[in-house]
Amino acid sequence: MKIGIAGCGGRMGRMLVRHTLDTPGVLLAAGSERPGSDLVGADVASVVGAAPVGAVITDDPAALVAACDAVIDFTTPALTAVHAEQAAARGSILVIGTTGLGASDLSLLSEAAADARIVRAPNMSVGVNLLMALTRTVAATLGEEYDIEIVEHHHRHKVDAPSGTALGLGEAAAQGRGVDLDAVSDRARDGHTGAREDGHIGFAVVRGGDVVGDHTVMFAGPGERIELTHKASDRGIYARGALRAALWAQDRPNGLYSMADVLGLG
Ligand SMILES: NC(=O)C1=CN([C@@H]2O[C@H](COP(=O)(O)OP(=O)(O)OC[C@H]3O[C@@H](n4cnc5c(N)ncnc54)[C@H](OP(=O)(O)O)[C@@H]3O)[C@@H](O)[C@H]2O)C=CC1
Ligand SMILES: O=C(O)C1=N[C@H](C(=O)O)C[C@H](O)C1
Repeated sequence: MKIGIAGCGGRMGRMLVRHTLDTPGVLLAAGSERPGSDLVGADVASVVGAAPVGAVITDDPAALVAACDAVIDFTTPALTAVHAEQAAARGSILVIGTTGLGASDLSLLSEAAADARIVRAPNMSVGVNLLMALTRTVAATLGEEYDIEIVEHHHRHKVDAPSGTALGLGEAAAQGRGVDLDAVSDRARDGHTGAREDGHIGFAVVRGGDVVGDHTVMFAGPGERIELTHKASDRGIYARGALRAALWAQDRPNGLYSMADVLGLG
């Protein structure tokens, strides 16, 4: 299976290149970087200092999609939307790890999935997807007297907040409780906020250092507190998940899938 890595010079891009080179059954076929980047025109394997594989870094999203069976995209929402249109035009596979997508991006993905196989997940690790399933179950079991708070900590370079994973965990908690997350989420607290509202789901964000990604879902009740935590220490967990998703999608009909589908947790 021919794999293309979008944004191959980024933190996740480099990790994906390394894992694609090391994974049986996949071939590193192309990569992309921003127009004007020094990497454009270089061999993709060069971003991890590996021997050339004869696959070139392009600055054209259409050329990237055309060169591959599956594109893996951990970039920016604007570029993800372009890849979705291109994947639909060619009926190919798109694995999306990019976070911070807005409502219009999400509806574009739904449309594109009529003509492409798209797997999107804010977190591709097995551990976090299990945490999401556990969060749904615990939230469904405990009553509203248990306040749900989600705390995330990421490296100083992260540009979106709360993390896509934190929002996914909030969605899982809301589903467990049978409520609409948008109606109950507290995403910012500052100044005289008043007391916490019953049934709300709070988010707290920490940015600093080189933290790969820590997430805690807290259920703070009367007389006790339950905390479910995942701590990532190696971006390889996301790269392995993304490649697993690309291989899984080969035998699927067009549609929009999640990592829970890939892992059989749905
Ligand atoms: N779902 C998951 O499991 C995970 C998701 N993520 C998400 O992945 C995304 C990327 O994270 P990270 O790797 O840390 O970010 P980086 O900024 O390190 O990487 C993004 C890469 O995309 C490149 N890029 C930007 N615009 C274009 C363009 N128009 N054409 C080609 N390349 C472009 C960037 O280039 P330049 O530097 O020049 O801008 C950069 O090399 C984020 O949304 C993050 O939240 C991260 C980890 C796990
Ligand atoms: O930007 C990151 O680094 C990460 N982003 C994803 C997110 O927003 O949840 C996944 C992971 O936490 C790392």
